[in-house]
Amino acid sequence: MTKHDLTGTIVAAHGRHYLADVDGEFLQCVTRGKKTNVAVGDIVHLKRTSNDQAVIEKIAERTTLLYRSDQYKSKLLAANISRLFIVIATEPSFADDLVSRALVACEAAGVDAHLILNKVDLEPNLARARERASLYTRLGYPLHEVSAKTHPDDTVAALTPLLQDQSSILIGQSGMGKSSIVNLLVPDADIAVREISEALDTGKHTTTFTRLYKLPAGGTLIDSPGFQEFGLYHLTEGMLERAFVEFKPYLGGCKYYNCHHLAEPQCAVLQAVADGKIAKLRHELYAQLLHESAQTLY
Ligand SMILES: Nc1nc2c(ncn2[C@@H]2O[C@H](COP(=O)(O)OP(=O)(O)OP(=O)(O)O)[C@@H](O)[C@H]2O)c(=O)[nH]1
Ligand SMILES: [Zn+2]
Repeated sequence: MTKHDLTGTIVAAHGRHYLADVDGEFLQCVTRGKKTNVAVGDIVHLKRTSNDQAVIEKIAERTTLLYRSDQYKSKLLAANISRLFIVIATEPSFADDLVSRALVACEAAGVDAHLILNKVDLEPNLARARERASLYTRLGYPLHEVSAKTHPDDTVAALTPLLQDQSSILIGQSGMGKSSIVNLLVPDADIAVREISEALDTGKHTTTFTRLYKLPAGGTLIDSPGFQEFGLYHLTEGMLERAFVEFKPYLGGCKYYNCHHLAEPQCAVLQAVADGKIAKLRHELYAQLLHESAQTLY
């Protein structure tokens, strides 16, 4: 280590521009060459190149890495997170496809997944939302009901213990109330975003980048911009079947050891779907993900 060597945490990423927090000081960072393999949450070793700039020399080994991909490219979502919260709401209606994809990504990455059902004050839709969310609670994923707008204090009280001592990420489709929740958990989020975007020099693109906040009660929280697609092209067939937690009791019970659980005779997974032990919706997504990851480029 020379006196120029520093260690920091990546707190924001915008294209190939990164911002590292080094003991409370923000440094603008770039990678060497054209590399874009840095994620928010990464611990990096830096070499300072000017007063507020540095080059990323090395990325420390990650405990976890979440990313999404299609056959063309992959996009790193966050590194070193221990827990992911998917925000859903009574309205607008949430997409099961995105919820399950996020859950599968968590299983594959070894990240703990929780659901937050927001806007429980909108009672006409509450029963339906609970019913739909029960698909996930029956699989063992915890669900936390909140109303960020009408019960802000209760929302903070419910979520704070779950965030303490964790490195968390909050994701959700547009309109679910993710920003409302972040603003409750990080009281000075707006100031932090302004500081970060100034330091990153992103101009007007202030809301489109992933950023990491330190929480007042301990722990860190990554806020990632709304997502509409969640490709999991990088997951192999073996990873996929294990990422559907409800398949576990049936794996190994199929007639063929290399069963794809799609149309094979005497498939234990298909039998469980027929018996109502595995939800059809989830098995359909499994088939869809298998199909997607089998797409090859020509
Ligand atoms: N009734 C009700 N409305 C809420 C609640 N939380 C948020 N909202 C409203 O829902 C809308 C969306 O909230 P945001 O926090 O902007 O949602 P977001 O998920 O960050 O959405 P994007 O900014 O589009 O990514 C806003 O009009 C909020 O006022 C809640 O608990 N109850
Ligand atoms: Zn099978």
